[in-house]
Amino acid sequence: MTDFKITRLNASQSDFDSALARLIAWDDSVDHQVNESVRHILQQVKARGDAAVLEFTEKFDRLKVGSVAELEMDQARLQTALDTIPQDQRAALEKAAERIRDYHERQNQASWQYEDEDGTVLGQKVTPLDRAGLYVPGGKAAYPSSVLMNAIPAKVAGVGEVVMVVPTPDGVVNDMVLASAAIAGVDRVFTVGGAQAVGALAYGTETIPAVDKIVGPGNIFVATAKREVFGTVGIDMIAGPSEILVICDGKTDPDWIAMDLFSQAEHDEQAQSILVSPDAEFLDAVEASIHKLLPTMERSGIIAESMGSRAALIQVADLSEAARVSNRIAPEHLELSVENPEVLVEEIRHAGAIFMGRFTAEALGDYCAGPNHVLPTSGTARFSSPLGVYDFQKRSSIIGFSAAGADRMGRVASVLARGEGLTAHARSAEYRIKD
Ligand SMILES: NC(=O)c1ccc[n+]([C@@H]2O[C@H](COP(=O)([O-])OP(=O)(O)OC[C@H]3O[C@@H](n4cnc5c(N)ncnc54)[C@H](O)[C@@H]3O)[C@@H](O)[C@H]2O)c1
Ligand SMILES: N[C@H](CO)Cc1c[nH]c[nH+]1
Ligand SMILES: [Zn+2]
Repeated sequence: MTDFKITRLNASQSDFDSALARLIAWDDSVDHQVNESVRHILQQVKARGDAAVLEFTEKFDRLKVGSVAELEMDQARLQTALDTIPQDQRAALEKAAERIRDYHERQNQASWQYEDEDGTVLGQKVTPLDRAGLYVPGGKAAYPSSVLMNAIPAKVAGVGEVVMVVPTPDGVVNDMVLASAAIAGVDRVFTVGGAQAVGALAYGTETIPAVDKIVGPGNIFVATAKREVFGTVGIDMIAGPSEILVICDGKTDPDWIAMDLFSQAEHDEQAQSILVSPDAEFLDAVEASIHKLLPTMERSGIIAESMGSRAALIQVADLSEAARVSNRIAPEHLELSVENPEVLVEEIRHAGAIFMGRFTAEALGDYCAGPNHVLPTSGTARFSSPLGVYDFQKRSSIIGFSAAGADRMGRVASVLARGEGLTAHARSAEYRIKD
């Protein structure tokens, strides 16, 4: 599809709400097929372990090997990749890693406690996960940056063992991906992807260890599989096909905005790029830039499919209405390409990451700004946050009553327990009350 029409909406049209709802929804039939297929893959991996992983890797990634052990990349292989990639790539990865580490170190949580007037100690103990599973996408592009974004916060959190999975379609291994794993200190790497990799990490197989939590982005099969295994393991969020929403006052170069929209569309046919502006002529200018620049893009096929089926140019009355539309969509990435982004940001409530001002290309956030690029999609920024150190740590409450505290609060607990009709609770508290 190279000849396509981008959806145009106007927030003043009477059916705007329903048109917007249709734009951001997944097609029901796609949804149903993906759910069915993912459930089948997960059930097979749970029941048949390595054998099912090998079968699905051959089917979906066209990679046939005799055992899952052959799909593991050992530490020597990771180090060789780091030692042999071109020097400029190594330097860029190391620079990005340094900035990502600096940013995430600020998220580290400490345990805390305090003592009340009875000498009772109350607190919160922070513990890193024993073992985390990192999903690094690799179907339509290779993502060394996602290795760093997943693994560095896990390491900063102090996770015991970090296990990474990444598909290698047709057996093509990307050395920047392996080099990134070496830089970030990933413990084990398996070249397995899709729902089968998520199933293997959730249930464990003969070769791939079960983890406590699976994090990381992926396509719709990966995102659906993570949702399905939640409960057996923890997950970070739904981080599916990429999205960008640009709010522009009409004064940024239309070519810049067109390319920003392409930057997310080129990830996936299912990616979504939306421009919102009060300036109708600017929307026309960006549309013209899109058609002018598309033939120059290496991934024009994917971009055209994504822009033709899921993109939109939305006219609004003013920037406040633009903020309201954006809050309703709750995009993964939001660019505020306006004169005073620090004023407009006050009106933004839901977005995975907010890019402030005309010079802040979202692409910088994807690689090396420092904040995480693993972000909630499909409107889940209403209740989810960027991947962070906090995703790799959990908290336990600490409660230590003194004798005086047990006496005083035991009386309160006794009344509440008897009010609930739970006599054992009441008597357990009462035993510790002084006569
Ligand atoms: N939200 C975020 O934070 C974020 C970050 C980076 C990338 N992304 C997104 O990650 C995705 C990467 O997608 P990708 O495809 O390149 O790699 P991927 O690793 O997510 O998916 C590839 C896997 O999908 C499975 N698959 C493909 N077709 C299938 C089918 N018909 N049935 C069952 N399984 C199938 C295969 O097993 C394959 O290994 C893109 O959508 C991109 O936008 C999101
Ligand atoms: N934009 C992606 C998150 O949606 C992250 C990424 C990695 N490489 C390029 N982009
Ligand atoms: Zn990107």
